Amino acid sequence: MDVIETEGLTRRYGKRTVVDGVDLHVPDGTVHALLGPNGSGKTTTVRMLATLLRPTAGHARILGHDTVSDAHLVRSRIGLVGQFHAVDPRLTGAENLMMFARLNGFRARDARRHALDLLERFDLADAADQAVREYSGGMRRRLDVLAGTVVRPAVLFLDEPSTGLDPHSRNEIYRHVLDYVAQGTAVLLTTQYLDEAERLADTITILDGGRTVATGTPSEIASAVGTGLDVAIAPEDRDRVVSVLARFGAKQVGSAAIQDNSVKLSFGLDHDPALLPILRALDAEGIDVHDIGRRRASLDEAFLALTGHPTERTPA
Ligand SMILES: Nc1ncnc2c1ncn2[C@@H]1O[C@H](COP(=O)(O)OP(=O)(O)OP(=O)(O)O)[C@@H](O)[C@H]1O
Repeated sequence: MDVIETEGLTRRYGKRTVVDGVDLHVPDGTVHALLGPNGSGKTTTVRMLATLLRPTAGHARILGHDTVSDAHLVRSRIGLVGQFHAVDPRLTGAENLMMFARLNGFRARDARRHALDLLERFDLADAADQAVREYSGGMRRRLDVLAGTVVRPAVLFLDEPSTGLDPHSRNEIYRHVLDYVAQGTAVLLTTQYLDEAERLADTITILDGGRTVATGTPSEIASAVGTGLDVAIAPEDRDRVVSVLARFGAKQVGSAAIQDNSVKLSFGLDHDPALLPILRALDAEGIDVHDIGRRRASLDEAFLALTGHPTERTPA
């Protein structure tokens, strides 16, 4: 069963359409990533799915319930971790989580035990009785994720869960998310980081300017887009090779030094290139090609071809 379903989901602000006819189908117990550059409509989509914003057109259903007419039913089954902190900086970590536990129906004593358990699991036990304003950014974000998931929700929305985080905090969040998924939670997360989408998500929707430009598993998206081309040349020929390949619609997506004073330039194309005309054009420029080969496009190359923007990588 699809636990998240949208048809033509659309949001306009005045004359501007910021989410434009998005169709999503996320099956039970899977992770779906909305991947896109800043301003592509990811947060607006999540806010509509989480009942915080009404669609201008189209529909969204969560666990079969309409997000507008059955908003209260949807709210009782979802967890939401937004981009901004939901926790109170004046309270301690334990007090914050106890408050969220009480709001979710825990009795006072059980709430404290549950809060301490969660803090322990997230490597925050030592900071349980410290005011949150003294937490580092990574600790606060981890606490935020715990606050949004005090009770395991059937469907969890995570809006850029790891933007700006150190690798330790990021890994703790991934572990927690995957733990809930193993117990049956479906997750929709937004991210600007392709490696995060690849690592966590079963399926991905790439948004650009509010529109879906691709959807599927990472390998389906990559193979739908076309081909990559690697060309090994002498380093001093680099600029000329890039300009010759541009005539064939190839965009440079990477470069790596290889042995024998060669550099390997990687290109992405939205079609399968014929090698012979490319070799002839390079030869006509007097460029000595050490090696040339086609390979399947990577998800990075697909993203670049589809959106015109390079992808972000999670900071190491
Ligand atoms: N309340 C609003 N009024 C007018 N425009 C808005 C409003 N909220 C969002 N927008 C615009 O809608 C577009 C999409 O915004 P949204 O926050 O959904 O993008 P995003 O992909 O989540 O980006 P980010 O990664 O920066 O959060 C942006 O251009 C934004 O300026």
